[in-house]
Amino acid sequence: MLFHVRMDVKLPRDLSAEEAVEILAREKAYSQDLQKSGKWRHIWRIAGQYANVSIFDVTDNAELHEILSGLPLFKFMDIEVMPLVRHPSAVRGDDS
Ligand SMILES: O=C(O)C[C@H]1C=CC(=O)O1
Repeated sequence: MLFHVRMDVKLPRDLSAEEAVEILAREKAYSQDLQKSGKWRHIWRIAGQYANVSIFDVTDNAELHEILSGLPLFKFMDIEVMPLVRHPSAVRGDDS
């Protein structure tokens, strides 16, 4: 199942520089592992915002929830999820 996910990051003002560096490194490793696995298919920065738009390819809602709630930055994010289905006018036979 494909999902469009928007993540808006709001780091607390009182997060120390050391904590920020550590959590961002963990977030990057977590994200890149999932990208290599094929589950996190796309990640795009929204220009001018500390936010991204991503496409996930996962088995079901439960797996998506497990992945998103495991994000090191999860507690500092607003997350919006949209389930996707193929558009009947799409000219491609797959989702490449
Ligand atoms: O920077 C972000 O958009 C938040 C987060 C998502 C992946 C990652 O490495 O950081």
